Amino acid sequence: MKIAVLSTNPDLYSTKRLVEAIKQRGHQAVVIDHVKCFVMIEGGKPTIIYKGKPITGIDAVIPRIGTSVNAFGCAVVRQLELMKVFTTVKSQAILRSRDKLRSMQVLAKSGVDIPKTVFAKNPAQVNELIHMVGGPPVIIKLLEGTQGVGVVLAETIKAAKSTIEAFYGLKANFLIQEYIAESKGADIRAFVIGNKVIAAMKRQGAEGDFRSNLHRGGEGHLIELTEEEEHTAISAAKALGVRIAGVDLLQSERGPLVMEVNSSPGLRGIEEVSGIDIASLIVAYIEDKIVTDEGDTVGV
Ligand SMILES: Nc1ncnc2c1ncn2[C@@H]1O[C@H](COP(=O)(O)OP(=O)(O)OP(=O)(O)O)[C@@H](O)[C@H]1O
Ligand SMILES: [Mg+2]
Ligand SMILES: [Mg+2]
Repeated sequence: MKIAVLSTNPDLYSTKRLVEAIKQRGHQAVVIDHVKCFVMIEGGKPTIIYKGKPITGIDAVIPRIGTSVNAFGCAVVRQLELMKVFTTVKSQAILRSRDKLRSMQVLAKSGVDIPKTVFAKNPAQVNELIHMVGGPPVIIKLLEGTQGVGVVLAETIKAAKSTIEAFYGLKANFLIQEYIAESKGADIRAFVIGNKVIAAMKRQGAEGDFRSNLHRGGEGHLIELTEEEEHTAISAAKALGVRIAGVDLLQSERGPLVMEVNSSPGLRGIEEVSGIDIASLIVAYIEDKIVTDEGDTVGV
């Protein structure tokens, strides 16, 4: 097979590992920079032009789309879908999971537990919003943040109000969320492929930070999930239609709560702590699924 990794940077750890694994398993690997693609929209003949030539002969694609080029990256993935190329994640699923509001709605509808969350457009009701999620303290989150940037812990009504007003002033979309204090600055990243959790790590935030993101100085170590945590992670990935996913969970008094489902989960942290060749498992998943691709069935 010829398998493409959609990535803006061939030197990133995850991109390199995927290319290695594709070759090791006897396939041909190409890295396509989606930002440099031209999407040709023409009746009956979907085409992508890359480096001056139409892309042809690709059997499968592994999208690694950064948040900054999300809309365009997804247009490229959608075009590949129209060209009948197998993709590890559909464009719809990338968009759905990356929008924190939409994904919370879909997860809640599917019966996956999430922290209590509100979304509002009207700054007049700030007090009411804060109390609706049981705060303060409350978490205020930009809808499309990543790597922990755009997530604020407001410990008092005053802090929450001024943060909310600042975000409204910037016309940024955000949600207000119940703060799960019991998680003590830690979260769980479960790496899901298909119907299985391949590995999971607990990430503890740097001293003095409530955010556990590795990019913010957090540290990860391998853990064994409880049955309930495993079930929650798999259900969350399934609910959003993300077949290869990094599901972030908080351990709360009422059980595991899903914070988000990442459709381009990084491989470095999880491969390092687990010692598992996850890149190869992703390629093996493609080999297995390319025959029976069932499409995106989530519907919202
Ligand atoms: N409701 C919450 N209660 C307690 N801690 C939280 C809550 N929401 C987020 N956090 C902490 O903040 C971190 C960042 O939040 P979140 O994962 O939603 O943001 P992100 O910017 O999308 O990060 P990522 O890079 O994982 O996509 C979480 O990993 C967690 O440690
Ligand atoms: Mg995120
Ligand atoms: Mg996260």
